[in-house]
Amino acid sequence: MTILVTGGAGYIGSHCVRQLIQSGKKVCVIDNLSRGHRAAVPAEASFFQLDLLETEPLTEIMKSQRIEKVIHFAALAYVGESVTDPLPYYTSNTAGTLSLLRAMRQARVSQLVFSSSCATYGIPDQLPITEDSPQRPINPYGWSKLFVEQILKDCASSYPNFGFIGLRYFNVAGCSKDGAVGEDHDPETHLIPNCLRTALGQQSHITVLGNDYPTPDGTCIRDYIHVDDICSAHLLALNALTTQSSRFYNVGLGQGFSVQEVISTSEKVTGCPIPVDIQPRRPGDPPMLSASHERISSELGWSPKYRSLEEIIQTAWDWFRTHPAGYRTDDP
Ligand SMILES: O=c1ccn([C@@H]2O[C@H](COP(=O)(O)OP(=O)(O)O[C@H]3O[C@H](CO)[C@@H](O)[C@H](O)[C@H]3O)[C@@H](O)[C@H]2O)c(=O)[nH]1
Repeated sequence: MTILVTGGAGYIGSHCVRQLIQSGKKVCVIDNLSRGHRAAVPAEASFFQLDLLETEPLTEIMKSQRIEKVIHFAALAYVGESVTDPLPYYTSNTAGTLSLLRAMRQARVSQLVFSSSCATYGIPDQLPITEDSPQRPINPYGWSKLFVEQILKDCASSYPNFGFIGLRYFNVAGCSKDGAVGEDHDPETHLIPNCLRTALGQQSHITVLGNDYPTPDGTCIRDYIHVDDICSAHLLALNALTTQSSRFYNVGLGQGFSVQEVISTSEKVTGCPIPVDIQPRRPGDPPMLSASHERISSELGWSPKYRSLEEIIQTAWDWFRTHPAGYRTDDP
């Protein structure tokens, strides 16, 4: 029996595929490679380049590969881009998942781990955010994920043999310690990669998107969680998953850091100055997010291995400085 991983050539998906293989699982990856990298998929996994919207070929792959469970990472995931261009987000994230669910039903595959997001909470009334906090997204990315959450709940209550676990990630960061896979987005909009690219001299400065938020230093606060800890949450979810599961879990460190703190920590880790340019806020950004991970810790036994921002940024820096061109083969 095999685990199907959608989006397995992307940043989080590729880290997870490696952990699955290391834990002895058989893995089949599908990815449309619009933002993933073929080189990030290990040779041990079977690979199909396919878009999730192609329901019939997807169904055939599930049948022929004897898929038992699905981990669904494939998605567009830039908060800012979702505000300026929402339709691709609803197409890839919401319609793409619907197509996947249809294919799963046709192939009689009935267990799913879904990548949801803290972006479904919008601006929280209080911190840390628990799974029962109100979900009021403030950007189309968050809505595209929340719509899927509702669809999954409806499927679980209507189809007796359909079970899911949804993981609401906070800000995923860092790279695998052994440097085998890393983080390479195109375009790059995430804070930590942009800090590290500035440290490498690939860009002249980091743009701070707003310093007038109601936070101690005026910049946004996020809960950064190491990618390998996100992956270990997936392995636990996969083992706990049954056809009766219908549950969501936050996955975050439980501690928030400001944009300014991320920049100073990146300077400390890299030993390089990171000049900043203050610009207006980016629409769709909540001021402060941090997770309660109480539920996943008590129910699935999850706990994060990486507990300091410095340690997390160090693992990212190890990848960026040894792969200055990312996955491109013309590394200098
Ligand atoms: O060059 C930059 C990039 C980001 N930021 C700020 O840094 C914070 C973090 O931004 P980013 O790294 O882009 O992450 P988020 O927008 O918080 O979104 C990420 O984290 C979400 C969970 O919060 C995931 O769901 C998304 O997929 C993922 O992109 C935000 O306040 C941004 O405004 C800057 O100031 N300058």
